[in-house]
Amino acid sequence: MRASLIQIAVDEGEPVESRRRRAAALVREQAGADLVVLPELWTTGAFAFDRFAAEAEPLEGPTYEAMAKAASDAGVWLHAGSIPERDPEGPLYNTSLLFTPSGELAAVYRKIHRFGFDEGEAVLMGAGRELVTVRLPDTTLGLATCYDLRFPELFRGLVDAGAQTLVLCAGWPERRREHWTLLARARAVEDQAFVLACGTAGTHAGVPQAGHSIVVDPWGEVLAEAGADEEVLTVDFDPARTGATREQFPALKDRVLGLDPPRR
Ligand SMILES: O=C(O)CCC(=O)C(=O)O
Repeated sequence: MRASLIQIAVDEGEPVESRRRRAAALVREQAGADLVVLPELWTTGAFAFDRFAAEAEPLEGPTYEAMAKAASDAGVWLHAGSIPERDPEGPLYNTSLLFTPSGELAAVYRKIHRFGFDEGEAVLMGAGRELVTVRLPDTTLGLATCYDLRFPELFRGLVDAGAQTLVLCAGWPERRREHWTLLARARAVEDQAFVLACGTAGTHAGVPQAGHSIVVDPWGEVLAEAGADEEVLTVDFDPARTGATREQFPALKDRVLGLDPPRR
């Protein structure tokens, strides 16, 4: 499989509509890839809290339209990153969209772990509750977003639901770049799965972004890693390696669940 991670720069100076056009053009340039991935909240920026409400879109809003078309023009599976979604009957959500190569919506994932410790996203957006996996011709994807990366139980839930390739969209800050790389590799090793993690470049809301989108194999080896600036990271990988790794080193079979709590 060929995957292209579009590590787009999110800078305040660029209007959302211009970035949306650029993202669509970058997706079209990836014709020939099997899967293309965009980052988290790339229209507004993950830390532009004051813009979430103003830039929020209904699920089938302008980003949906542009990305559905770009996916079908390029003929690729497209994880279109996430948008600030305005649910007519509820709060805002940090919602990822995944399209088929003919531009149909294949999956919607609402971020489960909201970042901010009672501020920012944690209070401005609602929390998703549902694990999402998507069957592609050669692998099953498990979807996650940014801060989710710190919660291994979510990824175990995805593995239990059949995920073989874990796809994470993010707007991870430069200040915690070491955590990003370490946790992406940890999730790959413990879940014996490919991890495709796509972040943003640039600086918005005064928060320099880490970039360094990364693809890790089920043995924890880094197959490809981007730099800090806008870049398309393209990698070829054999999705069958997930099954082979799980068979040759069957640690997932040794899980012990439902342990007794300490007596005192
Ligand atoms: O966990 C972190 O360090 C970053 C998380 C984050 O920036 C987010 O979820 O938007």
